[in-house]
Amino acid sequence: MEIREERPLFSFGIIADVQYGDLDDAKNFTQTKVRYYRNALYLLREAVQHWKEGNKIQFVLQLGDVIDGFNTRHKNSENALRDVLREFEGVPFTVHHIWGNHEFYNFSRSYLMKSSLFTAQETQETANNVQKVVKKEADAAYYDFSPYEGYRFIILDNYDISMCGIGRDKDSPQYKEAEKILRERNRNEELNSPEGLVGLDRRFVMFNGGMGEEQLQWLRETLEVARQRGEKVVVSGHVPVHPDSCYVMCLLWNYQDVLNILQDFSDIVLAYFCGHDHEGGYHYDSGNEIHHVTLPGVVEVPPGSNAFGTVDVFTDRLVMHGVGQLDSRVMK
Ligand SMILES: Nc1ncnc2c1ncn2[C@@H]1O[C@H](COP(=O)(O)OP(=O)(O)O)[C@@H](O)[C@H]1O
Repeated sequence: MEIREERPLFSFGIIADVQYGDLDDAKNFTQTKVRYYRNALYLLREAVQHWKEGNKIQFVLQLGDVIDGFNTRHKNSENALRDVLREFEGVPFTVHHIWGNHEFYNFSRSYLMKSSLFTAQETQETANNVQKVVKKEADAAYYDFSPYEGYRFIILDNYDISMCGIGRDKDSPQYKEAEKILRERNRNEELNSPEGLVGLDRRFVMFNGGMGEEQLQWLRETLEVARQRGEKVVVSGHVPVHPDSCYVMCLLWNYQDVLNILQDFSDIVLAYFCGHDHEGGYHYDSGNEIHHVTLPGVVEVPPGSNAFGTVDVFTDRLVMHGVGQLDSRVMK
């Protein structure tokens, strides 16, 4: 009997919270972990090298916070961004950049829209078809693409409603809405502090964000179309949307809205990939058969290890090959 090794339909890379900066190592806010800002660039380089040399991947999901907010202290944001983007120059795969809170500490939305971190309008070429990625809203970065017939990837803009850094203009309706949500829930002068907040309400801090009505509606419509086409769907964003896949302080403000939508489409949604919580996490929503994967943050990985992965897509499962602190996993 001939034994044939089954090959994946296609593969993609995943990495989160590189948070590079030409900065000395320092502890996080709670003084519990060291952040290796410079080493993060070498870990990104190692990941890119791995993807270049390994089994062919079609694209990478860079899950956000690619440079650290502290770059602004030295007016070094543009240099730091140039350094990380250089690592991706000439790679034989597409890179999808997702925006996290640290993007907005460094840059305004209008800056990001014109930068190479805005990947919402690129054309994806596959062996079978060419699919144009279409941006949906003038100043938002959510979009979808199909890298392989029968599969759709949805990229969310988790800081659509946000007070983070200089992302949104203070006069914008989204900033005002974010301020209203936060001030109603969080009575602290310092809106990044969860003091006095209990349980799931600890997510109402400024370094998280929310998704507006328009984006939620778009998500529903995109999933509806995918269902009609008989596609399977993988969703990604910077911020976790399931309370059991992360530390509650890292949850999307309106995570329940997003979860409800994903669960309404549990017949086609396979998984949600994100970063933001540097500890990483995983939860299998068994009732809905949706895998929630939170990647560990590269910036907190000590030299000698790493935290990235490659996901092989088979017709009946996703096989995640983790490197370093990212666990490997077969997700049916
Ligand atoms: N418990 C807290 N109280 C007050 N500010 C906090 C607290 N935790 C984090 N912050 C602030 O929130 C911002 C984001 O926190 P940080 O841990 O750096 O986020 P990230 O994990 O995305 O890098 C920082 O400015 C940090 O100083």
